[in-house]
Amino acid sequence: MKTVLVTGSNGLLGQKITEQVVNQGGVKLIATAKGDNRYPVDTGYVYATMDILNPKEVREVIALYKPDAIIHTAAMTNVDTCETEKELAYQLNVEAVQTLIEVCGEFDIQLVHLSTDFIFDGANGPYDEEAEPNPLSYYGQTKLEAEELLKKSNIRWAILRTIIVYGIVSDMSRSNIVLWAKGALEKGSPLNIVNDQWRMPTLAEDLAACCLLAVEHEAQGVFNVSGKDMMSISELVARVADFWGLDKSLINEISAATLNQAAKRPVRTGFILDKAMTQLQYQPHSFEEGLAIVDEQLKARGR
Ligand SMILES: NC(=O)C1=CN([C@@H]2O[C@H](COP(=O)(O)OP(=O)(O)OC[C@H]3O[C@@H](n4cnc5c(N)ncnc54)[C@H](O)[C@@H]3O)[C@@H](O)[C@H]2O)C=CC1
Repeated sequence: MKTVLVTGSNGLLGQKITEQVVNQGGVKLIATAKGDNRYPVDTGYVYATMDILNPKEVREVIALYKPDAIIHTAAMTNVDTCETEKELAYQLNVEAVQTLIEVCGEFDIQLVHLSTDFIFDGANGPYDEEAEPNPLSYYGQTKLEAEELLKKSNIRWAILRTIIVYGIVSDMSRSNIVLWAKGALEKGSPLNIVNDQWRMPTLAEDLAACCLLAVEHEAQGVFNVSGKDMMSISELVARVADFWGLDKSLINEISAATLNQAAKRPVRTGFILDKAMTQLQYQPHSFEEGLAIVDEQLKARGR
């Protein structure tokens, strides 16, 4: 059985990977995060503290467990914060990847790295894996720079690019557009939502499963791993409203140009998924199937 170490295990993707291993087994998991473990179950895997900005700690933890693969989910993921805190964004999204590359090289570990549709300018999505990147934001720039570090390294690497990830984590501490929109519409709050940006939202469970498939198949190269339905952000919120029978008249469609966001966003991203589907047996759910999975989990938590 392979040993897999996950970074950022308190995040949305990190928790979903932990959940899948706890429920289904298949690998020996070392979950790592900065500070205390926030996953509520403490059996079925090992937890270790690992701050990805501390190269000494990173090396010590990896040397102790000598995993076959590392799934690197930790990052600065808030696109606007990356724009205003560039130094920290660079340390987390670029320098920490260099540290991992060095340690993976030393112990011959496969590195599965998470990247983003924001490496593209959104002029002509959906994109395949060979499309030319042109990031509009500092977040996109840092994630692209990390991809370039992997590509020029001598280690075994896979880059999984993804788009708007949604799902629920155990302590509900991390929100996302689906939960946020559902919560606001349930309270009867009017929402201003952009209607001129298009995405393919990704169920966190699908992405977590694909990360584990990338380890199982010893994937090498770049893979697009998103949901399969393209929609505008306003359509996404309208579909959330339809699914839970909420009042769509609260949705006020606006243009992105009217928002005062620190980071510029691409207009139309989206991915062509054939490579991950054929080479990794990636099988994404439809958006409504994904919402049904979220709904089941909310009900199981009495919400
Ligand atoms: N969530 C999304 O919509 C998208 C995510 N991605 C990428 O997918 C990956 C996973 O994203 P999510 O799980 O959704 O993000 P998340 O923000 O839920 O999780 C990231 C985790 O990294 C942790 N972290 C931050 N600094 C750390 C440090 N110094 N040491 C250890 N951990 C640290 C955070 O505490 C957080 O738990 C990221 O690489 C992100 O860039 C790409 C496109 C869209």
